Amino acid sequence: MAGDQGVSYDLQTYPDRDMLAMDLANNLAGDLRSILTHEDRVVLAVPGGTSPGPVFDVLCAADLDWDRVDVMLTDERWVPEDSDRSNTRLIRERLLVDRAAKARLLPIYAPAHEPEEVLAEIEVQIANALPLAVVLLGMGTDMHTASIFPGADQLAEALDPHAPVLVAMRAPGAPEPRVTLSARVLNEAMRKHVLIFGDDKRKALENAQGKRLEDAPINAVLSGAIVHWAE
Ligand SMILES: O=C1O[C@H](COP(=O)(O)O)[C@@H](O)[C@H](O)[C@H]1O
Repeated sequence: MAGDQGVSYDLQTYPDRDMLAMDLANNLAGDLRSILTHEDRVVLAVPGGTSPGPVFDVLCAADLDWDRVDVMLTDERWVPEDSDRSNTRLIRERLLVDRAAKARLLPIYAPAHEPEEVLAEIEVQIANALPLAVVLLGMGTDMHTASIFPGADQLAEALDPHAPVLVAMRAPGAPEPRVTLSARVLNEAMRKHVLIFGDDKRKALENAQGKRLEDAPINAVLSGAIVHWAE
């Protein structure tokens, strides 16, 4: 158990990224299978960015009732789906394939100039499927998770215990507007996993200990999570 001076989480380290991807995908599939024994449907929320692709490549072939699984993103960059920065594009290409093609995508992006134009509409579409059953989160070296960035314009709202489901975000380090699940919704998940690769992120995770949520938003979701790390 790590995080003695702050939030408490389990840290699982792996000899390499392939082993991590294999083991984490098996963990996620196992979580979903076990929750499906007592729920009709489950929601799996996953991150975008550069880290989760190899996990998706394994998870998409898992033997489980994918037709009872709703998949959604933890956050999205406000770019069209054909952009190579689109997290939706990533999960369509790497996760919602093979056996997982039977899962239902709950989109958190819709074509509109600004997220605020369609946010309420998107929230209605996903609200009925919540709470999340399983969430996989990523983290940046700036200690952001999902699109809850230090210094973001709506940071306080995304961290508020009574936050809405989705929050639109603009942050100094993010080239486009974002939409993110709030920390409240992420924390309602029955199982939480965090995926980090590399020494820089491991150091950032350690440095987050004891910091305020506003400076280290990752601390808002770490409690009870399993953090999976490989160099
Ligand atoms: O922009 C984002 O960043 C984080 C971390 O991404 P990575 O490329 O460093 O793995 C990711 O978790 C989030 O979903 C994404 O939108």
